[in-house]
Amino acid sequence: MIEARALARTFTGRKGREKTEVVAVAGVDLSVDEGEIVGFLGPNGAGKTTTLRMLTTLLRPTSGTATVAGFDVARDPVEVRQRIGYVSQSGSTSPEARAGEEVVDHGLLYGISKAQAEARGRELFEQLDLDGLWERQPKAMSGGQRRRLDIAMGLVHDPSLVFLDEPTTGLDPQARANLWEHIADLRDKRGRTVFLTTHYLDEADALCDRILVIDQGMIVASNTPDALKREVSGDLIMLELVDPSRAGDAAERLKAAGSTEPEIDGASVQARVPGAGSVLAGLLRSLDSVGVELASIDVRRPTLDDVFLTVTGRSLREGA
Ligand SMILES: Nc1ncnc2c1ncn2[C@@H]1O[C@H](COP(=O)(O)OP(=O)(O)OP(=O)(O)O)[C@@H](O)[C@H]1O
Repeated sequence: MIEARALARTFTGRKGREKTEVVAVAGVDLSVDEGEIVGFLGPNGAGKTTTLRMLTTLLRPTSGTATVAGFDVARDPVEVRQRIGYVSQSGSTSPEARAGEEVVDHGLLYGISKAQAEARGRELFEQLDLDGLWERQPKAMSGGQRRRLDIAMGLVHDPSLVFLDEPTTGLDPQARANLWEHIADLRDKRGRTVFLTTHYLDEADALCDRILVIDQGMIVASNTPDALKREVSGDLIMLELVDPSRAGDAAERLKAAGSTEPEIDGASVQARVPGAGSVLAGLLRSLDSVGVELASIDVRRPTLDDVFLTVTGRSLREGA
């Protein structure tokens, strides 16, 4: 559904007399299959929006190619636009217009008839829990309702692929979870493909079939959330010792069990192992055999934030 090869964009500006160049996207390769929900993650300024704007034909690539819904973004932008929906970060509703009117107007913009737009719009209102809000002004809607209205506008011409730029930013947890269900329905009930950017790791984890991580304009990781967590980080084993002077011995035992270099902080010793399940019993026996007593042991499965930290060197939360 999406194929990008070495897609790049440089912005040229001026600083006084000097010409400056910002490489926003340095060369992105990505592919998205039909019926997938793919999450596009990255720290601030990593190049997410610029990539999205190139894929939706709003911005011309400096170099590289991208095919979206079967058409080249640079050669056939009109064909691409007919087949995609784009829901931007800021939303596109005007606060004064009536919600239904907005959706119909949007359909007209895409060249479908008024009758078609109205029929599709009413169907989408029902599917997106916007029943009874056709005549309502967006300014009198809740944040979650407004985001769902934005999505209705992005879907009115029945695109097979939808781009959502940070769809749940600013919503409360309940409205976010509700929107996740609607986004999952696009795939499950309608077979649509969804490409979304997000700053929320829990969102990517809960919703996405696959995650792409972009950093400094390059894709640095791409896989299912579970595989990323397995591949990149490993499980964290946290030992709390009764006697802090035995921390060195505990670290040795951890390393012998195949861990990364252990971190020692007083009586706490922690390190990562590829799969805690298969080493834990042996580790406990080996600690016991050298007389290292434990006050507690804790094992934490890797989170997407650990993945992010490993591949970008930063926590996504720091930048969000
Ligand atoms: N029109 C422009 N002119 C000059 N530089 C730009 C322009 N648009 C983006 N950039 C720069 O390109 C880089 C990538 O920006 P982009 O908006 O794609 O990042 P992002 O990953 O979407 O960030 P955020 O998470 O903050 O939205 C940044 O350094 C940004 O300052």
